[in-house]
Amino acid sequence: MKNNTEILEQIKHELIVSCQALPDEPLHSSFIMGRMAKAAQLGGAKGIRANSVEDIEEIKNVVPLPIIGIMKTEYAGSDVFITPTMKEVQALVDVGADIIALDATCRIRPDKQTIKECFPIIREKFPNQLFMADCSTYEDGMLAYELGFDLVGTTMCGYTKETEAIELPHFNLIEKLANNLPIPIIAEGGIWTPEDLSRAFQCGAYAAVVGTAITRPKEITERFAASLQDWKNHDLKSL
Ligand SMILES: CC(=O)N[C@H](C=O)[C@@H](O)[C@H](O)[C@H](O)COP(=O)(O)O
Repeated sequence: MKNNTEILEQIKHELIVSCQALPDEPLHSSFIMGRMAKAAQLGGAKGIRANSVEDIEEIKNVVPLPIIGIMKTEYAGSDVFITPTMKEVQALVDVGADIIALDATCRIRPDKQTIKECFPIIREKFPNQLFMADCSTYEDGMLAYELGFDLVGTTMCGYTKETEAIELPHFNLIEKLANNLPIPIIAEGGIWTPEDLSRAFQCGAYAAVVGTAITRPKEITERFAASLQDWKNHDLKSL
């Protein structure tokens, strides 16, 4: 068993690849997520972010890298879906996620609590577990630090009503968090290119998570198809 300092050291200044496919996505399969994680490891990733107990169990069998575990669960009446309640936290502790990430926006959770109310209870129950706050704003990050989270990520920026118009990656947010918080800042969300990744680290990121650009072939294909469509609409017409 690695201790928390070793886990944080392993991901320092490194690439973490998110291997996720929800039931409505074409690659939904724990087996496939395990193979994705293997490919990511062989390609140089030093950590994996994964969703669900089944996927994490499979990935742990295939790669020895630290895992940021989440459980995406939708509950009626709340927009919070990344590890929203104690039930999901407990399941991720039980499966042995090295770091557990949870939505740390100020939105009301399914159990009607806010992050300010629920995190102290979670922290008290699991004092030695690493927790990452999936934040949408600088204020979310500040609060997460004050509440005792171990890492702050920019995961939810662009995915709340307040931030939906923001262009990703939000480098200014990464930089502001890195300049002002004494805990690791994880750049996550909308990192599409190796250049984006370098810039995230220049902004002070401790580590960065890349998902869609590496592990969602449907979205990757769509980018190529859109570029082809542009060519058809503009250049081809003028030939
Ligand atoms: C908002 C939300 O649900 N984000 C999820 C969080 O785990 C994943 O769907 C993203 O793929 C992940 O954050 C990585 O980001 P990107 O795929 O943009 O590289």
